[in-house]
Amino acid sequence: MTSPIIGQSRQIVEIRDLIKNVADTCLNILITGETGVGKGVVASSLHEASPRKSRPLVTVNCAALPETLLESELYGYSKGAFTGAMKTRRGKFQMADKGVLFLDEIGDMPISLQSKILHVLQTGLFSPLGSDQEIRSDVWLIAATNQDLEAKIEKREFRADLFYRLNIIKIEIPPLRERRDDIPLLVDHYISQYLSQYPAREIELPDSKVLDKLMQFPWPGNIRQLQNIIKKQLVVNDWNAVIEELAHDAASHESHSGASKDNTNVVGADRRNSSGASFDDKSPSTERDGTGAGRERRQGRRKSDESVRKTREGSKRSDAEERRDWKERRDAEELSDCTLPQKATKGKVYHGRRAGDVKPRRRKGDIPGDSILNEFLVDGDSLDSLNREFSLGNIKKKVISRVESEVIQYVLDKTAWNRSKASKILKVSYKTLLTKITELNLEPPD
Ligand SMILES: Nc1ncnc2c1ncn2[C@@H]1O[C@H](COP(=O)(O)OP(=O)(O)OP(=O)(O)O)[C@@H](O)[C@H]1O
Repeated sequence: MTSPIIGQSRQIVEIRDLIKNVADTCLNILITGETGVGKGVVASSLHEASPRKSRPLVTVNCAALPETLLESELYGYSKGAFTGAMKTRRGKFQMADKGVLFLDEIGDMPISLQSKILHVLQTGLFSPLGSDQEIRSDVWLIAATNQDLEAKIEKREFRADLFYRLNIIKIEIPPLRERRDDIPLLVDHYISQYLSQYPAREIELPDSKVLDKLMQFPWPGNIRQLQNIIKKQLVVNDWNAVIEELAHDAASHESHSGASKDNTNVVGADRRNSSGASFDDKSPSTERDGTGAGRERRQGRRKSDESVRKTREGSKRSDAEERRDWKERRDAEELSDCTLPQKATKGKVYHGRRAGDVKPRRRKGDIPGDSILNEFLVDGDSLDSLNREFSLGNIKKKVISRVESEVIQYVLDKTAWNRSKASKILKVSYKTLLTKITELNLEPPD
């Protein structure tokens, strides 16, 4: 059962109308918006409102899997396609046939897979890994991202042609702080929902002062964060404690992200709302007066904070959140690999070179035209010009692919594309050769 899209703001009303209007067209749709704004909910509503609702809605989180796994997830594979492929497996394109394929976090899709998606969109055909057979797939493609794809196109991290194919209809979901009218409805909705899940619980409803504060909060985690706050309230049943923790979270978010882009509604730099009231206005229950009474109140609160913290630790984070964090950590590690020489202090030795040694700067033109580095440089040859894919691991992969591609192409051409003969010459199994041909996009001459 699809979650309803709760909200009464102008933006949500327009989105609901747009969903009704486009659901029977099955035109490709791109949903954009910050994390937690409801891109998944909009995708489900599109499916539900479409003539395809009796067919599956298949979701793939493109940020969750490494490139090769993502590829086999999307297209499937035939038995023996690679080590461990014990049986043939259908991919998501096949599972979503006549239904909807929702590609979440499309901005994280590796560029090599983007061209394959484009091919399926253009021809409606794809081949599972390790198979010669082409399969027709009729999917309604809905993609979502919280990234600026146009900026990624400029950095050559996203294919412009795929962007224009996906972006036929764009649904932009604004962050919660830009549609504050929805907050009271969402609060009511989630209180009722959680109370019906935990009927033994009691929960104090927010009075107007609390609601006011909730409406002033910037909600960087959007509706997902709001849900968590209501869950917290269900446990501690103390709005003052919950609001105090929110203010604290806002301040730390602010100090991590620098000045917020949304000056009018920021809690932190100047925690003033548009009516001039402060988010952490010192209401009697939240003041930090330093007196014994204040301390007692805080200690009492600390207990409930602890129970909130325990609940939070105990509650399982969603797989997608875990995977996103893992990916961010991985990216950060890769980035720190490539910035290591910059960080080096004088006198420290890295890989036999003194960090203080200055190598003469070169312009991009100085790098040989066929250097693998050119594939990772956006403009010029400074470290700043390296795109996000730059890492030793990715370079290695690219070099291997290049060499494999050249050698296999050579042997195939020499054997007039007799794959069986070529596999013997290359001393790989027939199936491995077929997989390589697909992976490397090798094609026989016309
Ligand atoms: N308008 C809405 N009404 C009710 N619930 C909503 C609404 N928007 C989002 N939610 C709820 O908020 C949570 C987050 O929504 P969703 O996963 O769709 O966000 P998202 O934008 O896809 O997030 P991410 O980019 O992190 O994947 C879900 O539990 C969803 O049910």
